[in-house]
Amino acid sequence: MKVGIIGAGMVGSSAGYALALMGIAHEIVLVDQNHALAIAQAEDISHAVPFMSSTVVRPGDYEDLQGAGVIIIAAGVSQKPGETRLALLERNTEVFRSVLAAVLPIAPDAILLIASNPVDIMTQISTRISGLPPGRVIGSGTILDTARFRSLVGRYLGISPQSVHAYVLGEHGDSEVLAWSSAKAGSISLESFSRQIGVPLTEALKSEIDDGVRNAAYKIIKGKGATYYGIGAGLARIIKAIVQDQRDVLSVSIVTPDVVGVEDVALSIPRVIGAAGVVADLFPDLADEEAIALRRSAQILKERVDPLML
Ligand SMILES: NC(=O)C1=CN([C@@H]2O[C@H](COP(=O)(O)OP(=O)(O)OC[C@H]3O[C@@H](n4cnc5c(N)ncnc54)[C@H](O)[C@@H]3O)[C@@H](O)[C@H]2O)C=CC1
Ligand SMILES: CC(=O)C(=O)O
Repeated sequence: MKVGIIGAGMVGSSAGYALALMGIAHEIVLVDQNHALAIAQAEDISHAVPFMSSTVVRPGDYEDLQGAGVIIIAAGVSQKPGETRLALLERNTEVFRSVLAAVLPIAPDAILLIASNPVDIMTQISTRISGLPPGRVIGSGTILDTARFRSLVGRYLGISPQSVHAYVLGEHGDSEVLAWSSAKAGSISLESFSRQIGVPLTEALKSEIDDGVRNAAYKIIKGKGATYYGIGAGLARIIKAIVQDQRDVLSVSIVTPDVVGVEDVALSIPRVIGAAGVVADLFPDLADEEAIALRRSAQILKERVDPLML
C-alpha cells in the first residue's frame, strides 16, 4: 500500500520512520509546505530502509498522493511548553482547511489518519469537510495515552505492557479517562492480579499512574520540545491494522453517534480496525465515576466543536 504523510515534521517523520522499519507499506510519500524538509526527511528515513525493509520513501507534492490507501495528516502547529492541545484549535483548523482542500480531490478513496492536535476536533472537522464515512476518518485519539497507561501499569506490576489490557477513553487531552475498572493483566482483573503478586493497587499508586499518563506530554515537551516517537509508532500500528486487515482493537477517535448521552462527537473508545477503517465500536463496562468522567470529556469536546460545525 502507498501511504501518504502530510506534515513531515517530528510526528510525520517519526511515523514514516516507524512504518519504514516495519516494512508494511510499499511506498511512503512525504508532503510538507516546507518541501526542503520533506526532501531531507525522506532521504534520511530511506537510509534506514536497507537495514529493515524494502519500502520506497520519497518526498512529493499532493499529486503524488494519488492512489494512497492511507494518508496521515500531521501538519500544523504543536504545543509550546505549558500550552494545552485545545489551544491549537484555531491555528490548526486553518491548516486543515487548506490541506483537505488540496488532498481530497487527489485521493478521494484514502483513509485519513489524523494526528494533529487537538486530534479529536481535527478528526471531526476532517470528517465534516471530507464527507467520508466516520470509520474512514480516524484520529489517533488516545492510542498514545493507552500505550502510556499500559506501559506504567506494566512497569509497576512487573509484567510486559503487552499483557496489560487497559484503555484510556475520551479526549486525547486533559479530560481523558483511565478505565481502571475494565483493566486486566492477562485475563485477570488488575485488582485480583495485584493482590496475587503482592503489589497492592492503592489509590496513591493509581493517582501516580493517572498523573504519569495525563501529564506525559507536558513533561516531555518541557524536557525536549515535542513528543513524537510514541505517536509515530502508534500511527504505524494503526496502519498495520488497516494494511493487514487485522481487526485489531485499538483506542482511536472517530465521530460517534452517541457516547454516554452526548451525540455526534469524535473521541476515543476501543474500536475494531481493519482494511475498511473502523468497523466496530466497543463500549467498555465502566464504573459510575468513569462513565460520568467520560460524559464530561465528551461534553468538553462537543462544546468546542459545535460552533465549528455550523
Ligand atoms: N495525536 C497525538 O498523539 C500527537 C499529536 N501531535 C500533534 O501533531 C502535530 C505535528 O507536531 P510536530 O510534528 O511535532 O510539529 P512540527 O512543527 O515538527 O511539524 C509540523 C509540520 O507541518 C508542516 N505544515 C504546517 N502547515 C502546513 C500546511 N498547510 N501544509 C503542509 N504542511 C504544513 C510544517 O511545515 C511542519 O513541517 C501537532 O499538532 C502536534 O500537537 C504531537 C504529538 C502527539
Ligand atoms: C503532544 C501530544 O499530544 C502527546 O504527546 O500526547
